Amino acid sequence: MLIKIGGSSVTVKDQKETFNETIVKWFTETIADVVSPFYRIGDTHDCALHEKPAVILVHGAGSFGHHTAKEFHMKGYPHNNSELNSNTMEGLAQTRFSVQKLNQRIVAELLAVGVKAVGISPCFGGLRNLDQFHEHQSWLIDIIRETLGAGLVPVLHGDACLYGSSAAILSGDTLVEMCSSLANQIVFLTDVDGVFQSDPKTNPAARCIPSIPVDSEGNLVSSHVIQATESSHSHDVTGGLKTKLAAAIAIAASGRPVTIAKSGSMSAQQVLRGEVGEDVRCTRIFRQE
Ligand SMILES: Nc1ncnc2c1ncn2[C@@H]1O[C@H](COP(=O)(O)OP(=O)(O)OP(=O)(O)O)[C@@H](O)[C@H]1O
Ligand SMILES: C=C(C)CCOP(=O)(O)O
Repeated sequence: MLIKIGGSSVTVKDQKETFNETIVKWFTETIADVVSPFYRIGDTHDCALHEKPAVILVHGAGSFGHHTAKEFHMKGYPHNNSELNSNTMEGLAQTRFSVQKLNQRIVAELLAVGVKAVGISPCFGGLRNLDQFHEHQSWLIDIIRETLGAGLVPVLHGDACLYGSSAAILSGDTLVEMCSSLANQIVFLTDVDGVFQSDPKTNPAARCIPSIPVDSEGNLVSSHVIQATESSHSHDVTGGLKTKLAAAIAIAASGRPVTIAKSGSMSAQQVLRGEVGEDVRCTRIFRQE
């Protein structure tokens, strides 16, 4: 199972470098509960792997990363910083430093609840330059596969990356798309219940859409009209729900179902436990055969 928890959940997005203790506690305890014992401290290696899943974790940056990226005018992939100047590489370094603080903190909380988590920064790790995206994608996938094989839970994050001779921000949402071939279930956790007809924060009348069928080309099969806008958070540089939905549709079109649910909710817990009741409030995006 590949799970991305958004920066809107694990941080207070409008307060620079502010951690959301409550949601991180909920998340780490839920992961400890759902993950295979193979990945838990003190459990033996002969536990049946198939009873509970292996998990790959990705987190967004929220107020660790986006604020700094914005200060340095860094753009989200696939746009790069065309106006490369002496500040751009400082922006890359400072943004990376900020998001790694969050990664360290999440890894620490996972270890504290007994999950053998290891932080992996995708850029300069497996992925060195965004313009060689496809070449490095398989390298990144190999690193994740080896980590899982060793009984460790990889914890990746959206990152600041070289992009040709310049730099750009790789969203955790795009990263999920890059790694999705490793998983048969993909879950995005964010700060709203799922995909709504339009942004529920600006349109309280908007309804949550329970299922979004797509075809193998990524076209919506139903007649839903979805206004997925850029993030409602003013500091976001990677496109908010628009980026997430594009990634989710591309993954679903390849035959892997995607669920979007709200961090901290009972529904999200049910999704992560693999429960599929009528009462589960979320959006499921899947390929209609
Ligand atoms: N049609 C829509 N349905 C649901 N949310 C929407 C929609 N349009 C815009 N949004 C906004 O998208 C936000 C979620 O996107 P955002 O990028 O902030 O999520 P995240 O992945 O949790 O955070 P991050 O990008 O920092 O990792 C919601 O808070 C909501 O306000
Ligand atoms: C701003 C940085 C470093 C990463 C952005 O990732 P996202 O929050 O998943 O979009």
